[in-house]
Amino acid sequence: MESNTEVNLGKSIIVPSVQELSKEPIISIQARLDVEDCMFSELDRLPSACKDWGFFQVCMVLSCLNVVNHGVSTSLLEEIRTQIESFFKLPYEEKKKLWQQPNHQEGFGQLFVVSDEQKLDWSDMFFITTRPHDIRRDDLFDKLPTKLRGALETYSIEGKKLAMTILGYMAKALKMDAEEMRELFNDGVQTLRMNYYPCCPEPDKAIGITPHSDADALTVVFQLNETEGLQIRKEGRWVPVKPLPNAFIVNIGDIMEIVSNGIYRSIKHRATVNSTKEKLSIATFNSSNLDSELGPAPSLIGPDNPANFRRVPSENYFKEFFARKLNGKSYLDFMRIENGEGNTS
Ligand SMILES: O=C(O)CCC(=O)C(=O)O
Ligand SMILES: [Fe+2]
Repeated sequence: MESNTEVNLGKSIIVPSVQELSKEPIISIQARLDVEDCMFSELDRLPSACKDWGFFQVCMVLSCLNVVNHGVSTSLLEEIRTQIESFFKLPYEEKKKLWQQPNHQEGFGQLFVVSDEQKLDWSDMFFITTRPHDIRRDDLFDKLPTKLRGALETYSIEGKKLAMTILGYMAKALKMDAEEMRELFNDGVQTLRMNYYPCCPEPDKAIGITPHSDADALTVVFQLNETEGLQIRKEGRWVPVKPLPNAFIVNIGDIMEIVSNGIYRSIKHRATVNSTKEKLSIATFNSSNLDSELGPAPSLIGPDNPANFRRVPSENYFKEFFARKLNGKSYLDFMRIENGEGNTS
Protein backbone atom coordinates (compact mmCIF):
# COMPACT_ATOMS: atom_id res chain seq x y z
CA MET A 1 0.00 0.00 0.00
CA GLU A 2 1.17 3.47 -0.79
CA SER A 3 2.10 5.54 2.20
CA ASN A 4 0.26 8.80 2.77
CA THR A 5 1.89 11.74 1.05
CA GLU A 6 3.21 14.06 3.70
CA VAL A 7 1.42 17.36 3.61
CA ASN A 8 3.19 20.34 5.12
CA LEU A 9 0.81 23.14 5.87
CA GLY A 10 3.39 25.52 7.23
CA LYS A 11 6.22 26.05 9.64
CA SER A 12 7.14 28.10 12.66
CA ILE A 13 10.46 29.14 14.13
CA ILE A 14 11.42 26.70 16.90
CA VAL A 15 11.45 28.31 20.33
CA PRO A 16 12.27 26.97 23.80
CA SER A 17 9.52 26.15 26.29
CA VAL A 18 8.07 29.36 27.72
CA GLN A 19 6.93 27.42 30.76
CA GLU A 20 10.54 26.43 31.44
CA LEU A 21 11.86 29.89 30.65
CA SER A 22 9.45 31.44 33.07
CA LYS A 23 10.40 29.21 36.01
CA GLU A 24 12.02 32.22 37.52
CA PRO A 25 13.96 32.15 40.79
CA ILE A 26 12.06 33.05 43.91
CA ILE A 27 14.12 33.42 47.03
CA SER A 28 12.59 33.51 50.46
CA ILE A 29 14.33 35.64 52.96
CA GLN A 30 14.01 35.22 56.65
CA ALA A 31 15.98 38.20 57.63
CA ARG A 32 16.28 40.15 60.81
CA LEU A 33 17.58 43.43 59.59
CA ASP A 34 18.11 44.74 63.09
CA VAL A 35 20.83 42.17 63.78
CA GLU A 36 24.11 41.71 61.99
CA ASP A 37 23.72 38.09 61.07
CA CYS A 38 20.48 37.97 59.15
CA MET A 39 19.72 34.88 57.20
CA PHE A 40 18.63 33.94 53.72
CA SER A 41 16.71 30.73 54.19
CA GLU A 42 17.45 29.92 50.56
CA LEU A 43 20.88 31.48 50.22
CA ASP A 44 22.15 28.56 48.19
CA ARG A 45 19.85 29.65 45.36
CA LEU A 46 21.31 33.16 45.21
CA PRO A 47 24.45 32.53 43.10
CA SER A 48 22.59 30.70 40.33
CA ALA A 49 19.81 33.30 40.34
CA CYS A 50 22.45 36.01 39.86
CA LYS A 51 24.48 34.12 37.25
CA ASP A 52 21.72 32.51 35.19
CA TRP A 53 19.02 35.12 35.49
CA GLY A 54 20.47 38.36 36.83
CA PHE A 55 17.17 38.71 38.60
CA PHE A 56 15.07 37.13 41.34
CA GLN A 57 12.04 37.84 43.46
CA VAL A 58 12.36 38.22 47.17
CA CYS A 59 9.37 37.20 49.16
CA MET A 60 8.74 37.31 52.88
CA VAL A 61 10.41 40.67 52.76
CA LEU A 62 7.54 41.92 54.82
CA SER A 63 8.85 40.18 57.88
CA CYS A 64 12.19 41.90 57.57
CA LEU A 65 10.99 45.42 56.94
CA ASN A 66 10.74 47.36 60.14
CA VAL A 67 11.35 44.28 62.18
CA VAL A 68 11.75 46.39 65.29
CA ASN A 69 8.19 47.63 65.01
CA HIS A 70 6.43 44.46 64.04
CA GLY A 71 3.53 44.87 61.69
CA VAL A 72 4.57 48.25 60.34
CA SER A 73 5.94 46.73 57.17
CA THR A 74 2.66 45.85 55.50
CA SER A 75 1.33 49.27 56.27
CA LEU A 76 4.47 50.88 54.86
CA LEU A 77 3.99 49.11 51.53
CA GLU A 78 0.30 50.02 51.58
CA GLU A 79 1.19 53.62 52.32
CA ILE A 80 3.76 53.72 49.50
CA ARG A 81 1.17 52.30 47.13
CA THR A 82 -1.56 54.75 48.17
CA GLN A 83 0.69 57.80 48.15
CA ILE A 84 2.27 57.09 44.76
CA GLU A 85 -1.12 56.39 43.19
CA SER A 86 -2.40 59.76 44.41
CA PHE A 87 0.84 61.43 43.32
CA PHE A 88 0.34 60.43 39.70
CA LYS A 89 -3.30 61.55 39.92
CA LEU A 90 -2.31 65.12 40.86
CA PRO A 91 -3.58 67.72 38.39
CA TYR A 92 -1.08 68.48 35.64
CA GLU A 93 -0.78 72.06 36.93
CA GLU A 94 0.51 70.68 40.25
CA LYS A 95 2.81 68.18 38.56
CA LYS A 96 4.36 70.91 36.42
CA LYS A 97 5.75 72.50 39.59
CA LEU A 98 7.71 69.27 40.08
CA TRP A 99 8.76 68.80 36.45
CA GLN A 100 12.38 68.28 35.36
CA GLN A 101 14.38 71.46 34.73
CA PRO A 102 16.42 71.83 31.52
CA ASN A 103 19.68 71.19 33.36
CA HIS A 104 18.49 68.53 35.79
CA GLN A 105 16.97 65.09 35.37
CA GLU A 106 15.24 64.87 38.76
CA GLY A 107 11.49 65.37 38.93
CA PHE A 108 8.61 64.34 36.67
CA GLY A 109 9.42 63.53 33.06
CA GLN A 110 11.49 60.93 31.23
CA LEU A 111 15.14 59.95 31.43
CA PHE A 112 17.61 59.34 28.60
CA VAL A 113 15.90 61.64 26.10
CA VAL A 114 18.75 63.09 24.04
CA SER A 115 17.05 64.20 20.82
CA ASP A 116 13.77 65.83 19.80
CA GLU A 117 13.32 63.08 17.22
CA GLN A 118 13.47 60.31 19.81
CA LYS A 119 10.34 58.21 20.21
CA LEU A 120 9.10 58.61 23.79
CA ASP A 121 8.34 55.73 26.12
CA TRP A 122 4.65 55.31 26.97
CA SER A 123 5.17 56.30 30.60
CA ASP A 124 5.74 59.17 32.99
CA MET A 125 8.19 58.86 35.80
CA PHE A 126 9.33 60.79 38.82
CA PHE A 127 13.04 60.45 39.59
CA ILE A 128 14.79 61.58 42.76
CA THR A 129 18.07 60.94 44.58
CA THR A 130 17.36 59.96 48.17
CA ARG A 131 20.77 58.95 49.60
CA PRO A 132 23.28 60.03 50.74
CA HIS A 133 21.47 62.98 52.27
CA ASP A 134 24.05 65.56 51.25
CA ILE A 135 23.33 65.04 47.55
CA ARG A 136 19.55 64.93 47.95
CA ARG A 137 17.85 67.91 46.35
CA ASP A 138 15.91 69.18 49.33
CA ASP A 139 14.28 71.89 47.21
CA LEU A 140 12.54 69.13 45.23
CA PHE A 141 12.03 66.60 48.03
CA ASP A 142 10.44 69.21 50.30
CA LYS A 143 7.90 70.08 47.61
CA LEU A 144 6.47 66.55 47.60
CA PRO A 145 3.11 65.97 49.31
CA THR A 146 3.82 65.53 53.04
CA LYS A 147 2.51 61.98 53.33
CA LEU A 148 4.42 60.81 50.27
CA ARG A 149 7.59 62.38 51.64
CA GLY A 150 7.17 60.55 54.95
CA ALA A 151 6.53 57.22 53.26
CA LEU A 152 9.50 57.65 50.90
CA GLU A 153 11.82 58.53 53.77
CA THR A 154 11.01 55.27 55.60
CA TYR A 155 10.99 53.27 52.37
CA SER A 156 14.42 54.64 51.49
CA ILE A 157 15.86 53.60 54.88
CA GLU A 158 14.35 50.10 54.74
CA GLY A 159 15.37 49.71 51.10
CA LYS A 160 18.95 50.59 51.99
CA LYS A 161 19.04 47.94 54.73
CA LEU A 162 17.63 45.33 52.39
CA ALA A 163 20.11 46.20 49.64
CA MET A 164 23.08 46.03 52.02
CA THR A 165 21.90 42.63 53.26
CA ILE A 166 21.63 41.25 49.73
CA LEU A 167 24.97 42.81 48.70
CA GLY A 168 26.58 41.22 51.77
CA TYR A 169 25.32 37.83 50.70
CA MET A 170 26.47 38.39 47.17
CA ALA A 171 29.98 39.18 48.45
CA LYS A 172 29.93 35.90 50.36
CA ALA A 173 28.67 33.94 47.36
CA LEU A 174 31.24 35.58 45.05
CA LYS A 175 34.02 34.91 47.59
CA MET A 176 34.70 38.61 47.47
CA ASP A 177 36.13 40.56 50.39
CA ALA A 178 33.00 41.64 52.31
CA GLU A 179 34.72 44.85 53.40
CA GLU A 180 35.27 45.86 49.76
CA MET A 181 31.54 45.48 49.11
CA ARG A 182 30.62 47.45 52.24
CA GLU A 183 33.05 50.25 51.46
CA LEU A 184 31.79 50.56 47.92
CA PHE A 185 28.08 50.70 48.80
CA ASN A 186 27.61 51.75 52.42
CA ASP A 187 27.30 55.44 51.57
CA GLY A 188 26.23 54.59 48.06
CA VAL A 189 23.90 56.61 45.89
CA GLN A 190 20.27 55.56 46.18
CA THR A 191 17.78 56.90 43.65
CA LEU A 192 14.07 56.24 43.39
CA ARG A 193 12.10 56.13 40.18
CA MET A 194 8.33 55.97 40.32
CA ASN A 195 6.84 54.77 37.05
CA TYR A 196 3.34 55.30 35.71
CA TYR A 197 2.33 53.55 32.49
CA PRO A 198 -1.09 54.80 31.28
CA CYS A 199 -3.41 52.53 29.28
CA CYS A 200 -2.40 52.58 25.65
CA PRO A 201 -4.94 52.28 22.81
CA GLU A 202 -2.38 50.54 20.59
CA PRO A 203 -0.08 48.67 22.97
CA ASP A 204 1.71 46.81 20.18
CA LYS A 205 2.96 50.10 18.75
CA ALA A 206 4.36 51.48 22.01
CA ILE A 207 6.77 50.48 24.74
CA GLY A 208 6.48 51.40 28.44
CA ILE A 209 10.24 51.37 29.02
CA THR A 210 12.76 50.75 26.25
CA PRO A 211 14.87 47.59 26.65
CA HIS A 212 17.73 48.43 28.99
CA SER A 213 19.88 47.23 31.82
CA ASP A 214 20.02 49.37 34.94
CA ALA A 215 23.10 51.48 35.66
CA ASP A 216 23.23 50.55 39.34
CA ALA A 217 24.39 47.45 41.23
CA LEU A 218 21.08 46.20 42.53
CA THR A 219 17.58 47.36 41.66
CA VAL A 220 14.65 46.58 43.92
CA VAL A 221 11.30 46.99 42.18
CA PHE A 222 7.95 47.02 43.94
CA GLN A 223 4.98 46.62 41.62
CA LEU A 224 2.22 48.85 42.96
CA ASN A 225 -0.60 47.03 41.22
CA GLU A 226 -1.14 43.68 39.58
CA THR A 227 -0.79 44.79 35.96
CA GLU A 228 1.90 42.74 34.28
CA GLY A 229 4.31 44.28 31.81
CA LEU A 230 7.84 43.81 33.10
CA GLN A 231 9.73 41.39 30.85
CA ILE A 232 13.29 40.13 31.08
CA ARG A 233 15.52 38.97 28.25
CA LYS A 234 16.43 35.33 28.67
CA GLU A 235 18.01 33.14 26.00
CA GLY A 236 17.05 35.54 23.24
CA ARG A 237 13.37 35.78 24.29
CA TRP A 238 11.28 38.22 26.29
CA VAL A 239 9.97 36.44 29.38
CA PRO A 240 7.14 38.06 31.39
CA VAL A 241 7.67 38.48 35.12
CA LYS A 242 4.64 37.73 37.22
CA PRO A 243 4.98 39.78 40.38
CA LEU A 244 4.20 37.95 43.60
CA PRO A 245 1.96 39.89 45.97
CA ASN A 246 3.99 42.14 48.25
CA ALA A 247 7.29 40.72 47.00
CA PHE A 248 10.19 42.71 45.61
CA ILE A 249 11.69 42.03 42.20
CA VAL A 250 15.45 42.34 42.48
CA ASN A 251 17.64 42.68 39.43
CA ILE A 252 21.36 42.90 38.85
CA GLY A 253 22.54 46.15 37.30
CA ASP A 254 25.66 47.04 35.30
CA ILE A 255 27.67 48.13 38.37
CA MET A 256 27.34 44.65 39.85
CA GLU A 257 28.43 43.10 36.56
CA ILE A 258 31.52 45.33 36.68
CA VAL A 259 32.28 44.78 40.39
CA SER A 260 31.87 40.99 40.07
CA ASN A 261 34.12 41.15 36.99
CA GLY A 262 31.34 39.64 34.88
CA ILE A 263 30.45 36.71 37.16
CA TYR A 264 27.02 38.22 37.79
CA ARG A 265 25.34 39.61 34.69
CA SER A 266 23.06 42.60 34.54
CA ILE A 267 19.72 41.69 33.05
CA LYS A 268 18.18 43.39 30.06
CA HIS A 269 14.53 44.17 30.68
CA ARG A 270 11.67 46.29 29.37
CA ALA A 271 8.09 47.16 30.27
CA THR A 272 5.21 46.70 27.88
CA VAL A 273 1.89 48.54 28.07
CA ASN A 274 -1.70 47.44 28.25
CA SER A 275 -4.83 48.70 26.48
CA THR A 276 -7.12 48.49 29.50
CA LYS A 277 -4.94 48.52 32.61
CA GLU A 278 -2.51 51.13 33.86
CA LYS A 279 0.69 49.94 35.56
CA LEU A 280 2.57 51.54 38.44
CA SER A 281 5.89 50.63 40.00
CA ILE A 282 8.66 52.05 42.14
CA ALA A 283 12.26 51.11 41.47
CA THR A 284 15.01 51.70 44.04
CA PHE A 285 18.47 51.88 42.45
CA ASN A 286 21.45 51.08 44.67
CA SER A 287 24.77 52.35 43.35
CA SER A 288 28.33 52.82 44.55
CA ASN A 289 29.58 55.77 46.61
CA LEU A 290 29.95 58.85 44.48
CA ASP A 291 33.60 59.33 45.49
CA SER A 292 34.58 55.69 44.92
CA GLU A 293 36.43 54.20 42.00
CA LEU A 294 34.35 51.74 40.05
CA GLY A 295 35.91 48.60 38.63
CA PRO A 296 36.18 44.86 39.25
CA ALA A 297 36.64 44.13 42.99
CA PRO A 298 40.39 43.83 43.68
CA SER A 299 39.73 40.61 45.64
CA LEU A 300 38.26 39.01 42.51
CA ILE A 301 41.08 39.72 40.09
CA GLY A 302 44.62 38.42 39.85
CA PRO A 303 47.05 36.89 37.36
CA ASP A 304 44.56 34.14 36.48
CA ASN A 305 41.52 36.41 36.54
CA PRO A 306 42.33 39.57 34.61
CA ALA A 307 39.98 42.53 34.90
CA ASN A 308 37.26 42.47 32.26
CA PHE A 309 36.19 46.08 32.86
CA ARG A 310 37.93 49.44 33.14
CA ARG A 311 38.26 51.40 36.37
CA VAL A 312 36.64 54.82 36.39
CA PRO A 313 35.53 57.26 39.09
CA SER A 314 31.89 56.44 39.94
CA GLU A 315 30.85 60.03 39.30
CA ASN A 316 32.15 59.88 35.70
CA TYR A 317 30.40 56.56 35.21
CA PHE A 318 27.01 58.04 36.21
CA LYS A 319 27.46 61.17 34.10
CA GLU A 320 28.35 59.10 31.02
CA PHE A 321 25.50 56.66 31.58
CA PHE A 322 22.84 59.35 31.86
CA ALA A 323 24.18 61.31 28.89
CA ARG A 324 23.28 58.49 26.49
CA LYS A 325 20.11 57.22 24.96
CA LEU A 326 19.00 54.09 26.78
CA ASN A 327 20.10 51.26 24.54
CA GLY A 328 20.36 47.72 25.87
CA LYS A 329 23.69 47.14 27.59
CA SER A 330 25.68 49.46 25.32
CA TYR A 331 27.37 51.46 28.08
CA LEU A 332 28.56 48.31 29.80
CA ASP A 333 30.09 47.22 26.51
CA PHE A 334 31.92 50.53 26.44
CA MET A 335 33.36 49.77 29.91
CA ARG A 336 34.45 46.30 28.82
CA ILE A 337 38.14 45.65 28.21
CA GLU A 338 38.76 43.88 24.93
CA ASN A 339 40.82 40.68 24.98
CA GLY A 340 44.47 41.28 25.68
CA GLU A 341 43.85 44.89 26.70
CA GLY A 342 43.30 44.01 30.37
CA ASN A 343 45.52 44.37 33.37
CA THR A 344 45.25 42.93 36.85
CA SER A 345 45.99 46.01 38.87
O1 LIG B 1 8.11 49.23 35.91
C1 LIG B 1 8.75 48.19 35.82
O2 LIG B 1 8.24 47.09 35.96
C2 LIG B 1 10.25 48.23 35.50
C3 LIG B 1 10.87 49.56 35.78
C4 LIG B 1 12.29 49.65 35.35
O3 LIG B 1 12.84 48.81 34.69
C5 LIG B 1 13.08 50.85 35.73
O4 LIG B 1 12.51 51.79 36.33
O5 LIG B 1 14.30 50.87 35.43
FE1 LIG C 1 15.06 49.05 34.79
